[in-house]
Amino acid sequence: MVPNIFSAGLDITEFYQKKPEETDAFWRTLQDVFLRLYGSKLVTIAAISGHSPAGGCLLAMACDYRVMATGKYTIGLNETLLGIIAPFWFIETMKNTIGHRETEKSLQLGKLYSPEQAENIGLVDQICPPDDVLGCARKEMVKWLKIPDHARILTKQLMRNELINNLSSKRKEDIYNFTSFVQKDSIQRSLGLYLESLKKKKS
Ligand SMILES: CCCCC/C=C\C/C=C\CCC/C=C/C(=O)SCCNC(=O)CCNC(=O)[C@H](O)C(C)(C)COP(=O)(O)OP(=O)(O)OC[C@H]1O[C@@H](n2cnc3c(N)ncnc32)[C@H](O)[C@@H]1OP(=O)(O)O
Repeated sequence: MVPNIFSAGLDITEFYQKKPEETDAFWRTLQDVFLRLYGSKLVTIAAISGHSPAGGCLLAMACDYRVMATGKYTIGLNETLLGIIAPFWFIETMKNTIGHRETEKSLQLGKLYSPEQAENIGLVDQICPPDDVLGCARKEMVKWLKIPDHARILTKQLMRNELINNLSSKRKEDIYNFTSFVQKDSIQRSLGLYLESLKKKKS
């Protein structure tokens, strides 16, 4: 685990000033990761040890349960703040997690929530002191593993198959949409400015 950061989201440099075939491949890989994690038969618990913006939030939401460290960390789908948009399967995953209305506000505002706020709206299930996040996740895992596996798996599939099938049937179209969107000059400019601002914040 990297202290303070669960995931900084997608590596923007993978779709900034890249060739279309490179962004296609990047997006295909992300679809694969999501479909495997969201569709996993295993019990998956995210131990969110720190910041978890955008793609990081998506990965956490793809799990069955989320434990987040307390502290000055944030989680959420902040895409609009970068001048980009969350694709339909990010949106659906968030709707399935926190409901339609909260998702609508959250996405348009590019909202990043504190751990307490995230727990209040159900974006995370539990908050724990940073040095106990893994411990809390392990304790929760024990509960989930006591459920008969076949019944839990079938239930999970019933809940998740609609989104999995929807994305699986639209993968090519989704890749096309991503690449044509991020390759626009205006979007590349926004991404460049955002990367600059991250570096400036650091110095
Ligand atoms: C109408 C048709 C529609 C079609 C729709 C189709 C597609 C939609 C289009 C696009 C969808 C894209 C979805 C994108 C999802 C994403 O995940 S984008 C990434 C979002 N992530 C962020 O905004 C987080 C940015 N990072 C931070 O805020 C901070 O780094 C931090 C995570 C809070 C940690 O802070 P700190 O510890 O201070 O770390 P540093 O700021 O020092 O960062 C270290 C270096 O890393 C660089 N960096 C950080 N995050 C990223 C990143 N995500 N990508 C690339 N680079 C990143 C940062 O610049 C530092 O670099 P140097 O060390 O200075 O080189």
